[in-house]
Amino acid sequence: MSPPSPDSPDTGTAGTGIRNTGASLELRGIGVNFGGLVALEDVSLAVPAGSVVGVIGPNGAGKTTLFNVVCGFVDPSAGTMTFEGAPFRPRPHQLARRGIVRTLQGVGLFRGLSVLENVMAGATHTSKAGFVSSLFGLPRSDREERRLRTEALELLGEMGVADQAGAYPETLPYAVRKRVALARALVARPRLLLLDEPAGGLSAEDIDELAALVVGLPARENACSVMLVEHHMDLVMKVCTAIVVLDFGRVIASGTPDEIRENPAVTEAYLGAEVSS
Ligand SMILES: Nc1ncnc2c1ncn2[C@@H]1O[C@H](COP(=O)(O)OP(=O)(O)OP(=O)(O)O)[C@@H](O)[C@H]1O
Repeated sequence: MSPPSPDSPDTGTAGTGIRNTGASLELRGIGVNFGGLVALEDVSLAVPAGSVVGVIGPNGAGKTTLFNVVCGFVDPSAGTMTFEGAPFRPRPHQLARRGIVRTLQGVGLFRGLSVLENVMAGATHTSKAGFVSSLFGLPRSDREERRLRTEALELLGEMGVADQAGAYPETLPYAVRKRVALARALVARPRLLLLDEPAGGLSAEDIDELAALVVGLPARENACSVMLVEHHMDLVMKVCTAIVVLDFGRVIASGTPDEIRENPAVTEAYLGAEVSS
């Protein structure tokens, strides 16, 4: 399979059973400087429709900075981005409306709202009346709220945590809260989902279960492509159709999980990081 550069946007989904739906994101020549520090330099990558693309690299490689560029938290000093073929200048508060949703490191659920209410709160831009309106007692359509409630419950079922709908997040194990956070992201029906270290704090068994959920995302009825920034190689190797490796802010390798596993430059980057840490 071709590496996920913008010049080779086909992830080879033919014959894999993965729908070629969801959205495509392309980054070309992205650069970010923090004062004199070059955090990203000439980074190009693509997240083709129907793919799960992992961004990995040793500590300080630039993964979070890249994630923040795509979310609009960091303005690049160089380069261009397109989303679904059109120029893309991300603004954090407009991402969901554009069809992009991100999850946070940790879980970021609202205390004091039930699991179901937390998931419903993720759908403000798809809900005509707005769940937020209802929280503040503003007029809303009962039908709209019923639709949203049904959809949120279905998603909690898909994530295997529907039995916790009435519980409060702070009373639940971390792994369950992570699944609720994923349901909340999906209720917004993203076409591109940005996952920021979703495996952080999970056990090996939890990571296996998370992998099964992530791998299925491009094949759902509301399919989405996924860009995944992650340290846990287990998860990355299991779920990604393509992987991009950063080191010192540059792309040092890209390809399939097998190609990345066997790439000496990648091993060297990680070994170097271990030796120097
Ligand atoms: N706001 C900032 N101001 C100054 N330097 C920054 C800022 N954010 C990141 N950096 C620097 O940019 C480089 C890339 O950092 P980044 O957090 O993107 O790496 P990372 O790959 O996500 O690392 P980790 O795996 O440790 O989270 C590092 O040298 C970091 O110290």
